[in-house]
Amino acid sequence: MTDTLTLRTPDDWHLHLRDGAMLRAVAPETARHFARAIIMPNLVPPVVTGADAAAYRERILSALPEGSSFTPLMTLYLTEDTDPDDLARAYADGIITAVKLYPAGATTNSASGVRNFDTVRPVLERMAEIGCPLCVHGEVVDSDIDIFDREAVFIDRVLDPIRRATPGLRVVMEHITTMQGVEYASEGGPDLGATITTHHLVINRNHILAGGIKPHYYCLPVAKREEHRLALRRAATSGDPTFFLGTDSAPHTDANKLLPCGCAGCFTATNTLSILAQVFEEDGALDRLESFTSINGPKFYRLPVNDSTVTLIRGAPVEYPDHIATDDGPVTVFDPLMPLNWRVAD
Ligand SMILES: NC(=O)N[C@@H](CC(=O)O)C(=O)O
Ligand SMILES: [Zn+2]
Ligand SMILES: [Zn+2]
Repeated sequence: MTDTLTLRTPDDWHLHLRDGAMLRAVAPETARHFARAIIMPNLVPPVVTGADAAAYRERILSALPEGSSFTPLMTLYLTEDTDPDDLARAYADGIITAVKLYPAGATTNSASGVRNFDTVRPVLERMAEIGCPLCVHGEVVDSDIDIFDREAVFIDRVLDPIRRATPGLRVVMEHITTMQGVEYASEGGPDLGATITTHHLVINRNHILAGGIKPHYYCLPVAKREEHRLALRRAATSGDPTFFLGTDSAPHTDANKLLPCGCAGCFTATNTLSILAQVFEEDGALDRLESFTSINGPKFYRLPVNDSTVTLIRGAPVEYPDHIATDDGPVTVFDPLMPLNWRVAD
């Protein structure tokens, strides 16, 4: 049995770092194991201009531990008022790496998202021209659509029409949670990618709802039936370059999770690599872990893979803290409900 595994240093293609005290607490958790991450722009207020992204980038860099070489890859939050020239300038200057589309009301801090997809058509056309990827939170929010069907309906009603209307637009389906998502992404050709989170490889909807409600397993898109989790596992472990890691590590304080109307999000930055190694080992796919964490993402984003490496070592189960402390209160670390035998070497 393999006891050590050396990978090119992973990148996280979907990450929430927040701001202020939360940013200072969570940035080191990702910077410890990852070289780069696509930073989500859903702050309050959101990151909507090139200047906002440049300023947020500086705040992230200041929150990193001394000597860290972690690179935040910034995104803009697409609104119905996004200025295509500002976007194109920020992309050309290397300030942003992608643009994020949130349907209004779909998830945490998405009130300024897009309501009418026709209004953003000129922006999407410009993005197709310059090659700037669009990261998509793929859920419809119509109240007549069941929350477990939001992703599949989004693909049919919104995503596929946008892609047909905007040839050449490079799209990442963020945090896919369904077999429909897997199928659509895998048939989409080289301009379509999909991120998969750590937690959606581990939990299904029973983990949230059976035996009492478990707010720490509640995130959006909400985890689906077991058959969907298994489809995600097959996709992630397949080596197919369409699929890459985006943890969607989304910290909220326990006070904000444990409410009658609690926030959506799982915080996985701390133990993601150990969990993924366990998952890939269970599926006999350790040799494809590096494709998922370190190769397929840069390939899609047309960035070089990292030269540095991390080593995972198999041994006695690793202990991770239950919580990390922030000046706003504790944040619960995702509990994968299984022993983790792979630790990341110092
Ligand atoms: N994933 C989540 O459940 N929450 C994210 C938002 C998102 O990625 O949709 C957050 O910002 O908290
Ligand atoms: Zn999202
Ligand atoms: Zn997210």
